[in-house]
Amino acid sequence: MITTALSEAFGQYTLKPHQIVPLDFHSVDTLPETHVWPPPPGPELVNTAAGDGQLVFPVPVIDFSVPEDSSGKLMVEACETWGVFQLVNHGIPLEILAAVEAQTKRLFALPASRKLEALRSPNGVNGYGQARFASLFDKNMWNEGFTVMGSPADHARKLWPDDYQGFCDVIEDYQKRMRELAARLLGLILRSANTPAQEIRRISSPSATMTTLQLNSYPPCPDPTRAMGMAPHTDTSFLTLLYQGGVKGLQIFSDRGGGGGGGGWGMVDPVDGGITVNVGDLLHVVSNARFHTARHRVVLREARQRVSVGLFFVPTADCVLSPLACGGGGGEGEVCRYRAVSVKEYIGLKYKGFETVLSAITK
Ligand SMILES: C=C1C[C@]23C[C@H]1CC[C@H]2[C@@]12CCC[C@@](C)(C(=O)O1)[C@H]2[C@@H]3C(=O)O
Ligand SMILES: O=C(O)CCC(=O)C(=O)O
Ligand SMILES: [Fe+2]
Repeated sequence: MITTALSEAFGQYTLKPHQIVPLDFHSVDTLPETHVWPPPPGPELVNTAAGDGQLVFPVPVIDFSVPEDSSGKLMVEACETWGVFQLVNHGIPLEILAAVEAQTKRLFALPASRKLEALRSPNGVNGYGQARFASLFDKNMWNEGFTVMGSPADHARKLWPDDYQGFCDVIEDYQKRMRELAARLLGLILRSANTPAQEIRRISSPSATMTTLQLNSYPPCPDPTRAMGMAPHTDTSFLTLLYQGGVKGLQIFSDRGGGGGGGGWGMVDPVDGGITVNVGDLLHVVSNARFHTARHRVVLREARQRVSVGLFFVPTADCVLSPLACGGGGGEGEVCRYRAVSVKEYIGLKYKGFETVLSAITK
């Protein structure tokens, strides 16, 4: 199956249980030393989690109910500058967003012992646990997650042996709708960037793409400015469609922000009922670096729990990607920034070097 190959790609490195099992957040009332993050050096000093963090970036809010010619242009501009935009009037009913949020909260409210029944396996992708990239850091993040690649049924059954159908129905419906939306957005963005139709079909057709859903919870934290909700990263996707659930916390790094030159972190405050869309590494690669892969993190700003739901729209593991503008994509005269790479190889490189993956495929 398609999903098997991709989960094998992510499972290339076997994790140790302590890299998977999250803290039992209900059980602590002070921040454990294991979860204290030092303020990072360099440009990240601007607006660190411990700093004011009040800067809000004016990333575009794009209305998807206007004709596609104009929304497509705005999306291309947003992908070139911030690598992020928020989408409203996207056609996903608000009740469905609310239902997914409710199921997410229901899951993370379970006792730790129950959640551990659905723990992700050491080389698997599906199930409950810390974010996969947690193994790359000495310190733990203040979050817990649940990943769904394919069907959620096996893991949901372990969480609610007699009552898992409601969860599965909501999640599967959401996955299906969001997949359709992601495919439309990717097609529109590539078309608006003048990508030849046959190239768009080749990389984004239903048989060449799949989705992964990531439910995240950031529990209330006793010492929020010294903790890290989610560490800085870029996503391994074409596009990620993120529902932020109305609670602030997502920041992006931009060389347009932060005063003092060198860039800085700023909030992407969720608009009501909106979906935050960001460019992932793989769209950055096929766009020959024209689109910006947005580096982002989550800081703990509010006293209440925050949940978010990310839909990663990704090519299948055996897809070979290269910049379309110079790799037979019809564009002319552009210098090719990246070599061809299969998705599987890219994932292997990313989870070895993380920050260095793009330079590893730079020509
Ligand atoms: C399809 C994906 C994309 C994954 C891995 C797999 C399932 C879960 C995604 C995340 C979600 C949390 C941040 C991240 C960095 C992580 O650790 O897990 C993401 C990662 C990636 O973007 O590489
Ligand atoms: O919670 C958020 O706002 C961001 C989550 C995220 O970056 C991810 O799941 O990859
Ligand atoms: Fe992310």
